Amino acid sequence: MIRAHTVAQVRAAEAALMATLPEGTLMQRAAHGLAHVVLETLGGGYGRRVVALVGSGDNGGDALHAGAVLARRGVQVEAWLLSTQAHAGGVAALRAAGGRVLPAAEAVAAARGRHGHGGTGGGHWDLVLDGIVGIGGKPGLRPEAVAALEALAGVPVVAVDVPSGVDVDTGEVDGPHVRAALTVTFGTHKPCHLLDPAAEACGALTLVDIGLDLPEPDVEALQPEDVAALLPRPGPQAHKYTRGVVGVRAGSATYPGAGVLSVAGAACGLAGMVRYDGDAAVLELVHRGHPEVIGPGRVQAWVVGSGSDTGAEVALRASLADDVPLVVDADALAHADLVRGRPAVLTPHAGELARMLGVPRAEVEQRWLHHARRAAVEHDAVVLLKARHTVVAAPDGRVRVTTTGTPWLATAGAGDVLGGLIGALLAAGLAPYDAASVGSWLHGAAATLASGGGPLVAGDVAEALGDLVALLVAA
Ligand SMILES: NC(=O)C1=CN([C@@H]2O[C@H](COP(=O)(O)OP(=O)(O)OC[C@H]3O[C@@H](n4cnc5c(N)ncnc54)[C@H](OP(=O)(O)O)[C@@H]3O)[C@@H](O)[C@H]2O)[C@@H](O)CC1
Ligand SMILES: [K+]
Repeated sequence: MIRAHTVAQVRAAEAALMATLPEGTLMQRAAHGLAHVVLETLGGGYGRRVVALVGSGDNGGDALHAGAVLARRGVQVEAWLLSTQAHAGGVAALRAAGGRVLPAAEAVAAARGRHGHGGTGGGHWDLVLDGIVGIGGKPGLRPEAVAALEALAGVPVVAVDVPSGVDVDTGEVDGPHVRAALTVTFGTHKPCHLLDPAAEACGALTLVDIGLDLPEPDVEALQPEDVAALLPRPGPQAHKYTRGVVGVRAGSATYPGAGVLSVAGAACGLAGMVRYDGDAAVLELVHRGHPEVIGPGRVQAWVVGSGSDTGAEVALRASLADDVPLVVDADALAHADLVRGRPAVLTPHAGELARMLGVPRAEVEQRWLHHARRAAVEHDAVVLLKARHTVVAAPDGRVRVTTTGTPWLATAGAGDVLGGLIGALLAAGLAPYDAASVGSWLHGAAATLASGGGPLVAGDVAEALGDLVALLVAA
């Protein structure tokens, strides 16, 4: 599991640990971890050139101390101080190790696009260390940081702890911020490493352990081993009914494909049987790909709403009458009020969630975490907000972010497959929060498997699920 903690949680854990250690120990741990990741990234020390952008706090101190380690390994390190208050111990350590503080005139010249000391501006350096601000920073960047980053455009950036300028606790971005190729974080992940748009600015992620003792995380992201542990597996005595029956009320004469694709997701094999209750012509289409699907009857979970057109409310009310967990998707989301307090997973995209909450879509896309949590509380149900990094929020405040997937997954019908898949997991006995987050993880990973780096259609995702589950079970 990737666990992400808020700034307040990190501060508390840091204070407790620092009280037991000599001063500066944690910064030394962070700086050494950072320096080793940078050396790996550079493929060595001698002959490499690194510039550290250094702000006024300990984040700059980390960058300076890491710079000192790098300088001792033969890297030519220069520090570009963005504040007169730069970490004094870090500056002294860098100088003592043979690193150099860029004179103000050179920094200004570089920022103006003229080239300092025979170099070629940004081209002079192999890598930028972003030590502008860390978890103590306010969102956005000051003009001198913006100018420095512009001068260094094109040089890959390694963010120290977080990409400077993002909101650490929410992943929101308001104003200029660093876009890193790699982020090296300390002690634990922070929500901004998982939540877009900040997560996109992090690049690859590496965690350096500094020994913090941490509470329950604020946000988490399932990893393959977590998904494998949560996967429903048939016991030796299993039969189709004990494995769970999932019912699908999706698709209509107007949108038959939604029914076919919802069934394709439900028929992933993780539940024992799939029932279809809907348009006869859609069932005929379903049977072409899934002859094992049968008609209505007792189920352990319903999937409702995708392509249901005007029949969504009737389908939802009929499903609620059975008193089993539900997946509420697409057209049925307009009637999500009916579901309040029932075991359910609501699966809106940003536009649908915006309508549910009565806010503009752009606001949802700026504040994914806030709106997913708010919807989960207001509807007293698990909300799965579909996005590049899907957010699954439970009414009690728990949040999981999905980091699997590929941009090729942005394709028609992919959401129908996801709804069916989550329905199968509910029918197999997973709680709504687990069913939603495991389903979303599998959906993204199956898409990556099916894509092989190229385009795909929704049916490919459903087809890849079997191979993916086999890989997870075997691992
Ligand atoms: N916690 C841990 O376990 C460990 C933490 N460690 C490290 O410490 C980091 C946190 O350090 P920190 O607390 O000194 O805060 P940090 O983010 O460097 O600077 C904040 C200062 O910057 C300023 N400022 C604010 N906003 C700004 C902006 N937008 N743009 C520009 N400047 C801005 C403002 O000061 P001002 O200039 O206004 O006086 C503010 O006081 C953490 O991320 C990690 O790297 C590790 O060493 C070891 C273990
Ligand atoms: K930073």
